[in-house]
Amino acid sequence: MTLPRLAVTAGEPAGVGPELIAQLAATPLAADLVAITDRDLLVRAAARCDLRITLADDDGSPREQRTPGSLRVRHVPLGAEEIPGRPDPRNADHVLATLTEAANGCTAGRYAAVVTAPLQKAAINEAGIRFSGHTEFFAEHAHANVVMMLASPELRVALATTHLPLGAVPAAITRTSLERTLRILHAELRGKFDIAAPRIAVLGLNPHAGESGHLGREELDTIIPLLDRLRAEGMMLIGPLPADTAFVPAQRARYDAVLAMYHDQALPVLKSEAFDRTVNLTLGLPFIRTSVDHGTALDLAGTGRADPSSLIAAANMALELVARRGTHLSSSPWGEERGEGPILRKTP
Ligand SMILES: NC(=O)c1ccc[n+]([C@@H]2O[C@H](COP(=O)([O-])OP(=O)(O)OC[C@H]3O[C@@H](n4cnc5c(N)ncnc54)[C@H](O)[C@@H]3O)[C@@H](O)[C@H]2O)c1
Ligand SMILES: N[C@H](C(=O)O)[C@H](O)COP(=O)(O)O
Repeated sequence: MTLPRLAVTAGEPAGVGPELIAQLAATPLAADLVAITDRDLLVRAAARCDLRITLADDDGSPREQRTPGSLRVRHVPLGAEEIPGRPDPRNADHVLATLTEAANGCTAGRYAAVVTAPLQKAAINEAGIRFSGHTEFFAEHAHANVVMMLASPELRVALATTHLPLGAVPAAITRTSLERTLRILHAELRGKFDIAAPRIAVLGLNPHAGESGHLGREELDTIIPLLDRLRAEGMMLIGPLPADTAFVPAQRARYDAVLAMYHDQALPVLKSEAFDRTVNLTLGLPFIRTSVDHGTALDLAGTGRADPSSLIAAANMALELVARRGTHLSSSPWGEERGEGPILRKTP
């Protein structure tokens, strides 16, 4: 059987991404890994991790086996040689070119999915290019409405707003934007995670979910009316829940995913309990994209000490989703560990 071709972008050249890709290549992952980055950058990164990897230019030919340590490369030259820990805006175009190649390649069917290593958003902005994240970049590239979701084996969290200054969050939460987000989340929990009737907990925006309007009105004016309308359609929506207690065990048992109103309302929960096992996914794209849950870790870049677990989890999640796409009956990646679905199997 031909191995699925996973595009893996290295992200910020001065961050830990290239080293993590070398470590990913060293694992026995059953995928044809195609690193989209600068070839020499990978060689230097592997040396920093004391790893031997074998690189071959990607010719797109099908592959049935991959020896651990071997990696195909789609060469995208750096603008300037990397100095670990010191991002250089001269590499902004390089980073964006890797993302564009990945998105185009997924759309054209050259890659089954893309897995992204972390990039430094500031370095791209410092090159004069407005950029807020992979999620927004891929959404714009695909002309799609998307939802950012981070998932560990124990918890799935989606975000109503992503990379926005906190002061801009309330205005960005409208009935229209929330409805769009909830519909994408609902559809993708069914399609990608095989949860037939997803139970979604929606967090309030304000402390204590607004305390009946005494601590903010967004719940009364926006969130509650929308949830009532979607419930009338049959969606199983819980909340708005106060964010401070939404993650206690008794609440967790009630839902399959949480929709948080903003980035730092829920991601600290996931990152503090499962930093090494959480995967970032973009829901709503016409292709599969997964990613690490951490950043460029500039303090570790060049040391070979960065933990590759999240990148390995992201690659495994991408492979499960690719398998799901070609499978009629399936279970959710990680859902089965929580006893939520049938074991992944192909229909006869
Ligand atoms: N997917 C992405 O592209 C992505 C995700 C998150 C953050 N970022 C970006 O990364 C940059 C740095 O962000 P930050 O400093 O807030 O967070 P960070 O995740 O880079 O670092 C936070 C802490 O976690 C540690 N850490 C991170 N990854 C680790 C790993 N694999 N193994 C061991 N320790 C690890 C770091 O050493 C640091 O102490 C920012 O530009 C941010 O926007 C990018
Ligand atoms: N919000 C993500 C996190 O905290 O892990 C991160 O910034 C990456 O986002 P993109 O995948 O959009 O780059």
